[in-house]
Amino acid sequence: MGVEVRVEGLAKSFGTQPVWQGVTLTLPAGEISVLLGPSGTGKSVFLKTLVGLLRPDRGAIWVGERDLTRLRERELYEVRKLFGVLFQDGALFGSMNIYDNVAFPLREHTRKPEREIRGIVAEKLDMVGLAGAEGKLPGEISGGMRKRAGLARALVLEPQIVLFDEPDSGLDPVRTAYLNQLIVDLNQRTGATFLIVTHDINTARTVPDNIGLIYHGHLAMFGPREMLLSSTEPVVRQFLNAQRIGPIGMAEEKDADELRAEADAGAEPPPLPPIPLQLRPTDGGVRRAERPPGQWCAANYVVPPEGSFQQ
Ligand SMILES: Nc1ncnc2c1ncn2[C@@H]1O[C@H](COP(=O)(O)OP(=O)(O)OP(=O)(O)O)[C@@H](O)[C@H]1O
Repeated sequence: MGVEVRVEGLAKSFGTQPVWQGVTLTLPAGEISVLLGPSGTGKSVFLKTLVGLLRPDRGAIWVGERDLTRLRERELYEVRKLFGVLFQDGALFGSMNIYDNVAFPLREHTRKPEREIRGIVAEKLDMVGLAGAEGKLPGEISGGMRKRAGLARALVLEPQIVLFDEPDSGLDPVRTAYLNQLIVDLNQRTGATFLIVTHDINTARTVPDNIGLIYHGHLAMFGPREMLLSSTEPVVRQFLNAQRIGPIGMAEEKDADELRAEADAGAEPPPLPPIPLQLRPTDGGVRRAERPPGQWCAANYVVPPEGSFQQ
């Protein structure tokens, strides 16, 4: 089963350059959360901080009873084993075949005999649909296959938390749809806590249980999918609906002149699109954290956009 990750008042800067501050959120155990934000707002830095590759300036990251920010390097090494990370390009070793890439964490971090390793690698490659590709080098397979190989490697130590850094970058829409289905199926099968950084709005709208948005050095909003997809908060609304009208400009924030010109022209954001149903596991079963469609809206007296939650 996955574990809850509780982030409190996290801040990170490089030199005098702040990336974000005051980031507080909870990744519920076993649920899928998505983190969005304009380029350069520090989403990758957030993932690296969560897994202990970067030290925050302030704040706490609670994984169970332990605050990762206070651990010594040796303890951190242990806690890191709870995490599986899928880096943007799969981060495979180019000179190793897929089998050796996936086996690598097992050989590094465990004393399992090769016979057992073989069984685990075969199982994980099968889970991501790559059975038969063991002997191929990363350079000999497509980008989508490299992502899936990276995913098999991220899962090999049975992590309780899996972080995905733009798993869909560079994939065509059909491959992205397959990968999203694979992510939902793997979450169902493993029960691990997932956090996905993505720029793909369709992924953000259909895959997660929770959505967060980083903007302008802070977490603009984090909460249940329905809360963000029905939000009229200008930044959230603009970003989640990929619109030009709103406070976000080409270089992050629009300046006062741009906003005034927009207001003078009477530019209004279009109505919110319907909230789609969540992506279900392949077997059509109910997701681990699934709530009845519209439940959050009803409980919070929010009228969802017309046409929401239809097949
Ligand atoms: N090791 C580092 N040293 C100094 N600055 C860094 C370092 N890592 C990241 N940054 C800076 O931190 C900021 C956030 O970078 P990050 O890659 O996390 O953004 P992002 O939101 O993931 O962007 P994108 O969506 O384009 O991938 C950028 O300005 C980047 O240059």
